[in-house]
Amino acid sequence: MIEVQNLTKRYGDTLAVDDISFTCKPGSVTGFLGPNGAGKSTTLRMLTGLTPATSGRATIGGHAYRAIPNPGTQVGVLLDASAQHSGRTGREVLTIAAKTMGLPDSRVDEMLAVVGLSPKEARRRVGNYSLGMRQRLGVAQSLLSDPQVLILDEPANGLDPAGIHWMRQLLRMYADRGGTVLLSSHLLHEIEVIADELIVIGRGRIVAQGTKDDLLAGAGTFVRALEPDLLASALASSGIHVTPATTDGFHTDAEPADVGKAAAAAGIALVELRPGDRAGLEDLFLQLTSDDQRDDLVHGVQNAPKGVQA
Ligand SMILES: Nc1ncnc2c1ncn2[C@@H]1O[C@H](COP(=O)(O)OP(=O)(O)OP(=O)(O)O)[C@@H](O)[C@H]1O
Repeated sequence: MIEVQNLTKRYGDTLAVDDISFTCKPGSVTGFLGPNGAGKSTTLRMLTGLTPATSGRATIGGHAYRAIPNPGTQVGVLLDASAQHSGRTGREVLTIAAKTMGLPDSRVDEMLAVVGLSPKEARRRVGNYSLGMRQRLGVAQSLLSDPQVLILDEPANGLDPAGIHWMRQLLRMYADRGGTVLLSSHLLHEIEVIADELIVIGRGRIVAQGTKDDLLAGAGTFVRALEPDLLASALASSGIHVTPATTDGFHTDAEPADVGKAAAAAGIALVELRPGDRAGLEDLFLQLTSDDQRDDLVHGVQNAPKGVQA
C-alpha cells in the first residue's frame, strides 16, 4: 500500500508538488499522468526517499522509504533507466543489485529471462544498450527481489510495440498476484489499457483521481428502435431525456438497464441498446491539464466525470 498525504515540495519560488494526497492499493495498477513539469517525477522521488519533502508524508507499507530496512527487497523502483553505470554489463548490474539485497545469483538469470535480455546481450556493457534494452534491464532490477510494490517512472519509454505489449502483461500479472504498481507515463493509450486507477496531476496539484472506469465513464447510453418517434415519446414519459444521434437512434445520460426497462414497459422492440462511446483518456487528459481550459475546469467541474476535483 502506498499512501501519500498532503505532500508538498517547494524549490525556491517553484511549488513543484502542492499538497497532494492519494493511495495506491495492492492488486491494482495506478497510472500517474500529467503534462511536462507537472510534478510526477518529484512525487516519485519523494516517495522513494531521493528528494526530501517540504511537508507532508509519503509511506510504503506504513513506513517512509528510507526507514524500510533493505528497501529493495520490499519496493522495486525504476526512475531513470539511463542512470546505470555505463561501463558495467547488464549481468554485472543485476549481480551487484542481487548481492546488495542478499539474493541468490540464480535470480539474475531468472530476471534476464523474464525481461527478454539474451545471455549475449547481458554480457554487453550498458553504455552500448538501446533505450529499450536499458528499460528492460531497469525492470529486471526492480523485480529482482519479487517486491510487493513497484514504482516506475515512464517504464515504457523507448520500448517497441512488442516491448510495450510485454510490459503491459508483466504489470498486469504482477498486480493480479496482489502487487501494488504506481507508474507514470506519457503514453496515454498504455495507461488507458493497463491502469485500474488514475491520478492526473497538473501544476503540482491533483486535478482528478479515481478508478479508470469512473473517470472515463459518463457517456450514457445509445438506443435505437425501428420506430424512433414511439421510442422517444416512451422514454420521455419515463423521464428519460434523449438527444437524436446521427443515425436513427438516440443518446441519453440514463443507464442502459433503465432505458431497456422503459422501452419494454411501452412494448417497444429495440434493435440496439449499448453504453455510449466512452470519452478517451486523451480527451480527459487534455481537458484537465490544458492551461487555457484551467479556469473552465475549476468553474465547470460539475460537468466533468466523477472523481474530478476542483
Ligand atoms: N531539482 C530541482 N530544482 C528546481 N526545480 C526543480 C527541480 N526538480 C524539479 N523542479 C521543477 O519542479 C517542477 C516539476 O518537475 P517534475 O520533474 O517533477 O515534473 P514531471 O511531471 O516529472 O515532468 P516531465 O513529464 O517533464 O518529466 C518543474 O517546474 C521543474 O522545473
